[in-house]
Amino acid sequence: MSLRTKLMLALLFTGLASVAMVGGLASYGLGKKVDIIRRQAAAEHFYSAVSDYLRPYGSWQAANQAEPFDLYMRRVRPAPADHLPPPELLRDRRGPPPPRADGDAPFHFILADQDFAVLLGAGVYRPGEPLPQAARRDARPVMVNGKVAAYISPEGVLTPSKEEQQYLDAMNEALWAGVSGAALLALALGVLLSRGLSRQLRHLISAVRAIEQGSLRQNVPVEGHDEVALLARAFNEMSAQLARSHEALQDSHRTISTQADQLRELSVRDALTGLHNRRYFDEQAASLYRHALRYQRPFAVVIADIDFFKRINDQHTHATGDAVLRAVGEIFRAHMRESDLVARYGGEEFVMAFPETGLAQAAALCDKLRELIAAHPWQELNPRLAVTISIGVAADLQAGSAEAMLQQADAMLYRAKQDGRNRVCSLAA
Ligand SMILES: Nc1nc2c(ncn2[C@@H]2O[C@H](COP(=O)(O)OP(=O)(O)OP(=O)(O)O)[C@@H](O)[C@H]2O)c(=O)[nH]1
Repeated sequence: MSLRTKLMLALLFTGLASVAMVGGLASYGLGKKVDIIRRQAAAEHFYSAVSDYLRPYGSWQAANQAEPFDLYMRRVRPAPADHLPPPELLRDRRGPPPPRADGDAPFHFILADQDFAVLLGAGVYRPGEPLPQAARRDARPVMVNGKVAAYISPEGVLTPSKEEQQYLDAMNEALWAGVSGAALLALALGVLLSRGLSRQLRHLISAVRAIEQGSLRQNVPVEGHDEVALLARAFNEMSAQLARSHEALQDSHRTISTQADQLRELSVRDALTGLHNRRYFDEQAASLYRHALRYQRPFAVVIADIDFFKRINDQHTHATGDAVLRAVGEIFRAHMRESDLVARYGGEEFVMAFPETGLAQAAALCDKLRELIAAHPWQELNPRLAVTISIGVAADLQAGSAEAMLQQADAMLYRAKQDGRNRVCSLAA
């Protein structure tokens, strides 16, 4: 059962119960009040009638002999039929009193003489029998010439008159109309309140789902100042805080990621020439070798070494040596394919790996590089500077590994140095 239905039912039941209680109490109290007023009026009526009846004679016996009480009443004090006890009760001509029936007994009075002997038993007591102590307590004395001539004791309940009953019925109808109206009002209020409440809760639920799916910045409408509004406001603040924290986290994650990339790049780069370093070359060359071996594709590795580099350093300063290293690296980089690999291997040594390149093709490319370096305008760096390189090339996949191929290329480099430098030597497969 939804919260809305529960709230509506609670309001409906509370409204109905309270209105029914108020209606019931009002109806009961009204009936009771009417009964008391009528009882007092009837008692007053009967008291004055008995007083008037006894006054000329002084006693019940004398008065009754002159004119029976019921005839007297009908003659001098006509009363609405339902206010007077039936004549047979007044006369007491019936036999023993009927058993007391609970419920709708008529309202009437018992009349007793000055000694509490019953004169009119009203169908409850027989004439002459002593009035019980309980009835004596409520008995009202009828005074004639300063003496108690009789006692009147109320008995039974008053049945409302037709008009009074209609009045009571109208009051009850009005009360029940009030109950029905209050029930409808409770229902309408329940619908209104629960609609507002469930609308706000629905907003919160869909915002929580959106956050769950990654949209952290949510803003639900805040209506009023109740607890749900407080909850909505706190939710909005929490959502904004969450979004801010997430953005800050993403920023720092981006910074860390960029710095990690930079560190990774730095760790595989040579600081002087900007080319990749030996560690990177070894990893990549091994991978290129495995690929070439598996698919039986041509693959060549190269070692290049600047000739008499020690002399360059010595004769033209270490800084000139550094500039030469940078320039040679730049020439290599500029004349490589994207797929080729070039790295500074250490000192004045450079290594290269050429995928999809056979020995002759690699040797030709190396010779071109050698020529480019020899022809480079080194005089711009230093008027007497001249730079050449020696290169060893290997392209035998049977060597067993990229490292082994590099050793073969190193052997070829050694031969190039031995043969007079500024040349390319290659190992035929
Ligand atoms: N300027 C400079 N010199 C370096 C660097 N790394 C190594 N060297 C120098 O390079 C020189 C290499 O000399 P050698 O190994 O004797 O070889 P070479 O003088 O080139 O002679 P060959 O290789 O036989 O032609 C050494 O003097 C090193 O100090 C560097 O980063 N910058």
